[in-house]
Amino acid sequence: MDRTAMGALEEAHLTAAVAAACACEEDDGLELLGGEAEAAAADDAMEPAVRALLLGLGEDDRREGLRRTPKRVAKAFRDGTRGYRQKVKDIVQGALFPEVGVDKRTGSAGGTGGQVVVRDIELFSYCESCLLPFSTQCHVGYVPSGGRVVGLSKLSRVSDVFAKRLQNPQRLANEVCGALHASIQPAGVAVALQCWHIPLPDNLECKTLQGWIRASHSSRSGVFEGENSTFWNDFLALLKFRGIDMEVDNHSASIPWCPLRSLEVPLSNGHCKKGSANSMVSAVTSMLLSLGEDPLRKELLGTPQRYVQWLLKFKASNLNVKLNGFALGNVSVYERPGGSTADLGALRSELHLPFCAQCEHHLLPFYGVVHIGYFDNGTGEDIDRSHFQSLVHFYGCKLQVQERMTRQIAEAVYSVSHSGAMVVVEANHICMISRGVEKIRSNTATIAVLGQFLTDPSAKECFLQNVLDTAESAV
Ligand SMILES: Nc1nc2c(ncn2[C@@H]2O[C@H](COP(=O)(O)OP(=O)(O)OP(=O)(O)O)[C@@H](O)[C@H]2O)c(=O)[nH]1
Ligand SMILES: [Zn+2]
Repeated sequence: MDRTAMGALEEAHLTAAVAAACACEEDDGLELLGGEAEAAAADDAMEPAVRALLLGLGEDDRREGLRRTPKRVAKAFRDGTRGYRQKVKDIVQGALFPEVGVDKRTGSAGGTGGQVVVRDIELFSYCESCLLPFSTQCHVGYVPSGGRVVGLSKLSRVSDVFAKRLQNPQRLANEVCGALHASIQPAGVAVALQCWHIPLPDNLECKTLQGWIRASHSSRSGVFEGENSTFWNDFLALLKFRGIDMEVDNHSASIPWCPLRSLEVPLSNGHCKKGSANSMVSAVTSMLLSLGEDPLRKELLGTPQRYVQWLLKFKASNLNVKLNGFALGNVSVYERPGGSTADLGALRSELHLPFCAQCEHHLLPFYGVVHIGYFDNGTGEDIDRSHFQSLVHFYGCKLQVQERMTRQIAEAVYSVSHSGAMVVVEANHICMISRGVEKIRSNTATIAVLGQFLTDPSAKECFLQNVLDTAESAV
């Protein structure tokens, strides 16, 4: 294994992880959980901990959207760490096929210079520093030897065994490389990863994966090692055919990969209801134990605090009631104030307002942009963008569902505009991208239309065209 690529990882940890996953005889101290039965039992143990997190956020865990959240979150973490329960040996054995190399003497399938590279394997892992998902484009190369090639899909399946754990990019690269070398026994293995960590809510100007915090990491063994390995140069060249340049964003091990590590602030109970910050941290520690992880493992020190710090960005606030003037004054948002006949005024738009909310079903972020259309009631008054951004932040930055958030923003705007309000929200749901259906390119749009936008199709058309006209420049 190319030691330069080892990063901060302790070799012992790597050897044990690879040995355990390759079912080698050595101590499988990292054999974290048995089969699915044990994992389901771990779910049950995890649910009270998730409930404690909801209470710490000032939420009512019995309300409709949250009743089954503890079960869903436990299941999401279990699925996201299923790699602890998988064995590389089960995947690879039976998938090694005899194939003579072009050069019969060496017996390696590709002969001298022959290598096999599977590029653009999409993986998702939980960041071990903050328990948020990160996305990886994984590229695996190997030089067959002993007259055998492995089934191509197994390179992806073995990569997933190590991706579906609490991970960091460098260790993921090392463990995939080590396990493939141990299980296929090729002339050498090369693993290149491009990883994207979700950005923090306050810098969510990005709407695409590319806007996330990005890092490239690699690991290599056998004929790929060494400064002048022609196999490594060929590997990089084959990646370039797909526009993959491993020189970009080469992440130095000295900078913490996880953005939450660099923004750590001591948790005070003042952040939320008395004393619950500490109980939330204990709850996350118990979740790590339920997953069979060791909270005292050096890479996990501080992880519960960072995850709670992230969750507290989305805590409930009873400002809801206070700020919803129309709710307090019993003036329905849908009625114009006492017979006012103010004319419609000009149609105005405030577009591409970034937001990051937290899906109340999975405690996973959904983030994107909000587009707001309204009429200025003839006042000619231009409401400052920052007010709309605050409105979006107020309704976005909590446990939400996208439809509710869209409606709440539209009603809040309509309670000011009275003539008409229209809101479109476009969002990436991490719960659909990194788990469950795992549809990395999916994006959800929701729309709420009130007043004049309902009755006057041209008003709606004009607003939607404004969004379209500005989409390019907003990326
Ligand atoms: N309508 C709506 N659904 C959401 C939102 N965020 C998450 N969801 C969905 O909430 C649903 C929860 O479904 P469940 O079957 O209870 O949970 P699950 O088994 O984790 O669902 P999968 O994601 O399909 O695996 C999923 O279909 C999610 O896609 C949202 O903002 N709006
Ligand atoms: Zn992280």
